[in-house]
Amino acid sequence: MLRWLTAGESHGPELVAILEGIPAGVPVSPESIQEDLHRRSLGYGRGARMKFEQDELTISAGVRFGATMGSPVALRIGNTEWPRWVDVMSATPVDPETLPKGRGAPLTRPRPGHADLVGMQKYDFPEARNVLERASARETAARVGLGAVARSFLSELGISILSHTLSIGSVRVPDGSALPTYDDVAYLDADPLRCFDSATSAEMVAEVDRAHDDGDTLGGVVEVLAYGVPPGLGSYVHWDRRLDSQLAAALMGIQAIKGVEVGDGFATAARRGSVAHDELVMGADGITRLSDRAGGTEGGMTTGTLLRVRAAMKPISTVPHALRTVDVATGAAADAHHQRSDVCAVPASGVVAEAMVALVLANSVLEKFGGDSVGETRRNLDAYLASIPEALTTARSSQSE
Ligand SMILES: Cc1cc2nc3c(=O)[nH]c(=O)nc-3n(C[C@H](O)[C@H](O)[C@H](O)COP(=O)(O)O)c2cc1C
Ligand SMILES: C=C(O[C@@H]1CC(C(=O)O)=C[C@@H](OP(=O)(O)O)[C@H]1O)C(=O)O
Repeated sequence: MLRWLTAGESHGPELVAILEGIPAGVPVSPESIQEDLHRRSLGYGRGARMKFEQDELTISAGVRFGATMGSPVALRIGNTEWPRWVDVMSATPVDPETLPKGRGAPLTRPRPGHADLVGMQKYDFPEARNVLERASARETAARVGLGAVARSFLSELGISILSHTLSIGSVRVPDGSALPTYDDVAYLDADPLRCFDSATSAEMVAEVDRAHDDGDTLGGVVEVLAYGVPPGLGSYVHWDRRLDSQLAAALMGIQAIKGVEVGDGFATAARRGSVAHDELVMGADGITRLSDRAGGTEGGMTTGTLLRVRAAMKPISTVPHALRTVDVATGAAADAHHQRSDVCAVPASGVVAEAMVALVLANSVLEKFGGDSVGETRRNLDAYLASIPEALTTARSSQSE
C-alpha cells in the first residue's frame, strides 16, 4: 500500500512531501521530478507568479544513486518567493504594525468560490490569510513531485500516463478527435494549452485572451490517459476498492475540480444500452473490445484497455472584475480581494491530474502485485498475466499505441 502526505503553505519557505511504500529500485532523479514540476508551471493564462517563481527541489530521503531504496521518499520544494514573505509567514509572533502594507494586510473581503469565508468560520480566523495559504493550489507542486516517483515506478511496468486539454471555457476539441499517445507528450507540453488539436488550441488562446481583456477567468476539462494498464486493478467487491471511486476521489481532491467522468461519462448516460458499452469479439490477440466508451474500467476494475478519465475545473475564483462580497471587518458590501491571479490554470490541472492518477494506479498495482523491489513487482505482474487462461485473454493497451 502507498501512503502520501504533503505539507506547506503557498507563501511559506517550502512544500514537503512524503511517499511511503514505493518499492526499491525505481529510477528517480532530481531532473525527472523537476521536469514534471516544470510542466505544471506551464500553460497559457497562468498568472505572474508562475513567471518568477521557481520550484527548488531537494530529494531528502528514500533515494540513493538514482534509485529508490524502499524507504519513504521525502521531497522538499522551496518557494523562491519566500524571502518576500518571511515576516508575513513567520512561524514566531510578529508585531502586525511592522508587516508590509500590501501582503501583510488582513484579508477581510473573502472571495466567493475560494476557501476564504468557510475557512475563517471553521478554523476561527478573523481574516483569510491562514486559509488561502493552504487552500492554494501551490500545494499541487508537492503532489506532482510524488506523482513523478509513482510514474517512474509504473513506467518500469510498462504503464505510461499523459494528459491533454479537452476544453477551455466554451471552446472544445471536436468529438471523435484523435487521442495523443505517450510519444506526443513533448508536443503537448509545447502547446500553450496542452491541447492535441492545433486548430482548437488556437481558439483556446483567443478564448483566454478575451477573458483576460474582460477581467474574467476560465475553467475547462482535461483528460488523463493511461496506456499499458493490466486488467484487474481495483475490485468490484466493495465500494472503496472500486478503481473508479479511487480515481474520482483523487481527481476531485485537486483544487477547483468539480466534475469527474470515467470514459464517456455523462455522454454515456444519454445513450441507449445498445450503443453505450464496448462489445467483445475474438481477435488475433484474444478477446478485444470493439469500442472504448467505458474508458477502461468495468465493475470498478481496469479492463487492460486504455484508461481514460476526465476532470472538469471551475473558473478561477479570484476574478479581476471583482465579485461582490462582504467585508467581514465592517459588515459592509465590498469587492472581493484581488491582487494577482491565474486567468486559466486548466493545463496545469492536467499535469496535477496525471500525478493523482499515477499515485492511484501505483497504489492499486502494489495492492494486487506487492513487491519490496520493482523487480519483484514485475515478476508478480508477469506471472499473473501469464496465468490468465487462454480463453479469457484480452489484448492489453501498450505503452505507446
Ligand atoms: C493549478 C491550479 C492553479 C490555480 N490557481 C488559482 C489562482 O491563481 N487563483 C485562484 O483564485 N484560484 C486558483 N486555483 C483554484 C483554487 O485553488 C481553488 O478554487 C480553491 O482552493 C477553492 O477550492 P475549490 O475550488 O475546490 O472549492 C487554482 C487551482 C489549480 C488546480
Ligand atoms: C503558486 C501557485 O499557484 C497559485 C494558486 C492559487 C490558488 O489560489 O490556488 C493562487 C495563485 O497564487 P497567488 O495568489 O500567490 O498569486 C497561484 O499562483 C502554483 O501553482 O505554484
